[in-house]
Amino acid sequence: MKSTFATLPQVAHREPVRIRLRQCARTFAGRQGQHTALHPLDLAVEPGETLVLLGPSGCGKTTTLRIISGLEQPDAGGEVWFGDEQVTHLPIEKRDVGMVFQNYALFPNMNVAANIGYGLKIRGYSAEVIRQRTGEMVDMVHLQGLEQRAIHELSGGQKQRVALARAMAVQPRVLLFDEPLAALDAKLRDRLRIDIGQLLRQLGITAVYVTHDQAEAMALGDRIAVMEKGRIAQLGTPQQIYHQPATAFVADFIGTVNRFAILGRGQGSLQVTGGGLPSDYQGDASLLYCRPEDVRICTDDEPVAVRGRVIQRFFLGQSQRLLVDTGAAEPLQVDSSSRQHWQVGDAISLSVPADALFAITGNQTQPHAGEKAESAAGSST
Ligand SMILES: Nc1ncnc2c1ncn2[C@@H]1O[C@H](COP(=O)(O)OP(=O)(O)OP(=O)(O)O)[C@@H](O)[C@H]1O
Repeated sequence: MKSTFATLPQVAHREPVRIRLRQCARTFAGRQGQHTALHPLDLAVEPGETLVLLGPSGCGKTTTLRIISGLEQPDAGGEVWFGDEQVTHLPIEKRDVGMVFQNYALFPNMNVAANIGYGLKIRGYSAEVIRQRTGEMVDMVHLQGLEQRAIHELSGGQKQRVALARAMAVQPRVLLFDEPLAALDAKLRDRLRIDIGQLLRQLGITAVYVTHDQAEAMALGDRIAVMEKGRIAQLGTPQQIYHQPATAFVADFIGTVNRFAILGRGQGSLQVTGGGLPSDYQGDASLLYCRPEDVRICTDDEPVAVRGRVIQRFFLGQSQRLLVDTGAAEPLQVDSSSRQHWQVGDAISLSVPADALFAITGNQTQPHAGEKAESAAGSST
């Protein structure tokens, strides 16, 4: 992969490294006894890959990241490898990692340029290399003209750009991000998310990115590890995680799902709670799921239409989410174009294409009709 740093041979270009965790667990002693933050975890991040750790608060994302960085040690027996070097007992300053945190962690007494050049300075690079490299990083994160500003004179988004530039300036072996956008408002978060995505692709550095924001995870991750209670519930590409969730937890955490209980098959359709579905679904699970955007609003005379009534409507800008009472225990969630006029109380007919249905059986997703089993959810290795 092309490195943007090729113009500065003085700062060594590195081949991206593979990160590997072997049986990394972390137990904390608390007032109520031992608390397992992380169950023994095996995980590989491929060279140049961005792996996102995604999950709710307390699921062990930050602990995993801190074990990779050296800020935290795994329990005895756990190993951390960067390429073929075991780094388990190396302190953070010897691991050659760049970190970007939610709270920026910038040096308040130094200006923008000095913050960005700090890592190069303590590594003994010449003033000329530092000046050139800092300029390159300033361009990269779009901070031109702000080089001499004090940190307290910057906005949150600008501070995070400085933190990014500082982390990348020394071209570390590994880049680690801990909720870097969590403190920013929605618009800035979107903008920086795009910029970080472009930078990561451009640099080709192996990166691990912690977030609880699924949109961020989908946009940035080559793969996503969804974590639940100190374990990886599923590891896969954003597409696999979204379309073939391995567990009900993953399906619920990543977006919204509709659930259908299967009552039986008959008369060309699958009888489910709240209506019928096409009978060409091949699986034999007792629960089926589909995403709101896959439910089709149709005409009354279509044979497998599920009929219902709109009970709530949320306008979302680019689309609208309708909650439809079909007589089942839970309303069906349906996405519709935001230009369609729906009112609470309107009658509506819906259908779900067979290939939009998926089943979840235990820890393994059954691929929906027509899909190959091998494309189903992966597990951590
Ligand atoms: N130093 C510590 N001492 C005791 N318990 C800890 C410590 N650090 C983390 N924990 C506990 O370990 C569990 C996992 O914490 P961790 O910070 O990894 O979660 P997280 O997924 O990053 O959550 P969040 O999104 O809230 O940061 C939590 O229950 C947390 O309370």
